[in-house]
Amino acid sequence: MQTLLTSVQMRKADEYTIANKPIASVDLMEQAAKSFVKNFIRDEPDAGKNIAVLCGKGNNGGDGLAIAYLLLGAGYKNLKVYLVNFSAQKSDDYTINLQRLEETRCLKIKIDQPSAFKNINADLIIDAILGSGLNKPLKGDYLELVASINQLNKKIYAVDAPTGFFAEGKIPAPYNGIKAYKTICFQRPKINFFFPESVAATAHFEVAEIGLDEDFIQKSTTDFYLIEKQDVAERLKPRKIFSHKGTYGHALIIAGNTNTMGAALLSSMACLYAGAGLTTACIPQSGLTALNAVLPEVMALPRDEYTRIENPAKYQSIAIGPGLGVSIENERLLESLIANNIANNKVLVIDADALNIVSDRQDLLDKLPVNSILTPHMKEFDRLFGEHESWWDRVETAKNKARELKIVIVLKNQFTFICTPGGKVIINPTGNAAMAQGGMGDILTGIIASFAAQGYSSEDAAILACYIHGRAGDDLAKKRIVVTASQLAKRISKEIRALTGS
Ligand SMILES: NC(=O)C1=CN([C@@H]2O[C@H](COP(=O)(O)OP(=O)(O)OC[C@H]3O[C@@H](n4cnc5c(N)ncnc54)[C@H](OP(=O)(O)O)[C@@H]3O)[C@@H](O)[C@H]2O)[C@@H](O)CC1
Ligand SMILES: Nc1ncnc2c1ncn2[C@@H]1O[C@H](COP(=O)(O)OP(=O)(O)O)[C@@H](O)[C@H]1O
Repeated sequence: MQTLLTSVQMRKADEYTIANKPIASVDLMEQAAKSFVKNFIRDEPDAGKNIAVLCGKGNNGGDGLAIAYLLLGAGYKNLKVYLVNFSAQKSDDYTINLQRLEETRCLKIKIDQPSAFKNINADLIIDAILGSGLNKPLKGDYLELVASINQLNKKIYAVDAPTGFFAEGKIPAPYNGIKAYKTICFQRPKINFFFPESVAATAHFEVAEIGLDEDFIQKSTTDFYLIEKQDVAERLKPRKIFSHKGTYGHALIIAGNTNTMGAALLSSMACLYAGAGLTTACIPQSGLTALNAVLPEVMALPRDEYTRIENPAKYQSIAIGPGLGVSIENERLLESLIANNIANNKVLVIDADALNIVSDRQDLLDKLPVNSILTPHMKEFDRLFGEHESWWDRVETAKNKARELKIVIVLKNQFTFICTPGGKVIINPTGNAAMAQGGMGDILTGIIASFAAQGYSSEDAAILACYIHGRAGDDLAKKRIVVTASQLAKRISKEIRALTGS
């Protein structure tokens, strides 16, 4: 899993690399510039375009100068460098790169006041004014300049971070920094790129390797981690020779209601395709025909208002909530499960209406069995734990609650945050907007229940499920504008196979 670091920690990684690799600071900057240029040329191969490179006087500006030099060398002749001269101080590597650029015929224009940057003739802008050194909100000349750059409505590529964008912590609203089309950042994504508010700062981001000491970065203390394909491949256990259905656990899905039977079918289908040995769906009588017709492999446990799960110990995992409905009977059912699962130490997955029930019964939160998994989307989360103004605050609450209640909270979004009892925030990078359709969360719940039934820990079940769910969506979206929940469910097994390589 990749560690995600703050700007201050990344600076320490720069310093460590410079001291221990060893490599001169200016050479590290050159590597960063080369990495940026490689990605930029891939995206913008037309060397005839008019490009404006805006450089501040710190190391971000130094990167900008090195990038300009390299782009000129690569044949991008219609390039102008704008030297933003609002600060007295300049970094050493900025000075070195400026001297090198002096030796070329590159056109350099000094910007002493914001009004100097108007009516420029550029197809593209490269923003290297301020990067990860940002330590206060933009104001004065910087703010004015940034506003006039944004007003030009040009395609902007930001170097490492858009000017004015805080890499971590609450993103101030309204955002007043550079609005980039893409940010090419160095070595690690900024933590804040995973928060929805960052879309105001950059529509896209990508990471360019610059040769910082990976060992140092990986050993740095952080709460934030990013799942990589390898983490999933390592966790997935191949199916064993001589195994049988009993080897892969029995999952119970308590879901569905008269008008929301589909949710139960989708969760059960996902549970099947993710490999549980046995799946039982606890659904109302009215859904039995549908279940038998659509999912003949799934067993049924008809549910009425008096239903209590007899012998819950025979299930290795129990998921409750998709399409369930909020009623006093369902509240009692959930309450009995919570009490039972504490005794049986089985994994309980709580989703959708079961979360809504808990929102009105806050006392149940404290009674949740250790390692229960909650899978709220934003609204369900705020109903449970109170309104949040920003995603940073929401994730902080999720992190604290997961630790305090010793549970796993899967806070769903474009990038889903998996908060663990150990205080980690594990970010899932897979998934896309084609998946934004009803039923997608039901599928996730089914996959989590399936992995939990197969004996994976709650944390691993959540990690595997989120990654595989998103990856299936990504693969399907290559040829579609929308991916339906049923399509995704049917893809799960193939994704797992591809990831295990067996
Ligand atoms: N070897 C390396 O280190 C490598 C670094 N790399 C590159 O360095 C970048 C970080 O560079 P950096 O630390 O020099 O900071 P940068 O973003 O250029 O800002 C300059 C100064 O601006 C100031 N300032 C802050 N906020 C402000 C505000 N709101 N309004 C006005 N001023 C403000 C603040 O100075 P202060 O005001 O605190 O004196 C700050 O120090 C990083 O993003 C990457 O591109 C790569 O080349 C890889 C190798
Ligand atoms: N734009 C998106 N990018 C990535 N994943 C998405 C996107 N939209 C939805 N998803 C995923 O789909 C699921 C939606 O869950 P939820 O809102 O509970 O759906 P439902 O209640 O309709 O089943 C989550 O796992 C979420 O991460």
